Amino acid sequence: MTTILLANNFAQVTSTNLHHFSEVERFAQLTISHAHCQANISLYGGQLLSFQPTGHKDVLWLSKQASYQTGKAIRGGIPLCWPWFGANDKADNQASNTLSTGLNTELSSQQKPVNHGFARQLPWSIESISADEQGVTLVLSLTGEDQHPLWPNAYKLTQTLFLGQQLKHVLAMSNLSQQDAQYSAALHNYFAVSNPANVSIDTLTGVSYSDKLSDKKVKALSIQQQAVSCVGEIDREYHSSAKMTIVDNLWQRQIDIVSHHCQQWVLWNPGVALANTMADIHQGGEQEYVCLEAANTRWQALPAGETVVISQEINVTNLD
Ligand SMILES: O=P(O)(O)OC[C@H]1O[C@@H](O)[C@H](O)[C@@H](O)[C@@H]1O
Repeated sequence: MTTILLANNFAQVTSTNLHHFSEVERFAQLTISHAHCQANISLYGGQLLSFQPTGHKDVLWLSKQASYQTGKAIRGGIPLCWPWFGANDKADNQASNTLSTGLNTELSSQQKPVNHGFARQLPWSIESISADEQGVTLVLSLTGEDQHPLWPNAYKLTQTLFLGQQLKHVLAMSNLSQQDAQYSAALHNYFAVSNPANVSIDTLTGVSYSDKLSDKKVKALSIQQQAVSCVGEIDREYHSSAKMTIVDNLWQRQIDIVSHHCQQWVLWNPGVALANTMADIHQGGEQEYVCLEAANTRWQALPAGETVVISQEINVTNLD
């Protein structure tokens, strides 16, 4: 079933229920059609799946084998990693407390933290949709409480997506509880590229990074001395909040990303061998994207009653 959510002189926004989600109406995909862009958004995960400014190829990559299923994250687009990035080292602390105190506070297997937090695996709601000649503004929200033993606080996330010639992407996180909390997060951009071998990201040269492949605890710091290679498996946290530029030398296009209140850029691609073990990446899919994520990979304060905002802007330019 397809429903028109907005139709005015500037844009049309429709909502379509995917057959995978037929049991619950809110598991829907929104399609945006505007003179400046086309876009698709999944309410499951509150996830932008596709963003194609007019005159360009899609900025985002989406796996042809992505799972659209409760309890799984959708592989591609811009998943939101929240309220933690990665595995959640507080789970390790909980396990070592159990060992040292002998108290059985260990998390049950169901309570083990899912990688990158729970926000990308929950159904979001539409707060508002509006459109003018510049683009479409979509506001999505997610509220919850006692979602996980490691993050019991009541919260509200508000995600604002302005979709026009450029993408403006804002995530406001409100701690609605009376207890201070900490979060880590990423706007996990899967950028579509002709091939990682054709990509240069000179803005990472000279930047210090932690290599998650060589140091699972992410402690050692190295400096990116040479041009970064996106070929093969790579998983690094670059400690920079500078503007990033991805140049695709075959497609002759440049993607500029500006982040706000994010301390890291995470560069990730699984490479062929790991990707072949991942059921939700189609054959050769890892050769079609690089992830460059605007992130706070370390715990940040989210005080009781307060709202913290991170954001990014993404612009694409043809070079020929
Ligand atoms: O498979 P997931 O949970 O979506 O994570 C994908 C990757 O996301 C990146 O952000 C991490 O740095 C990687 O370590 C991780 O493998």
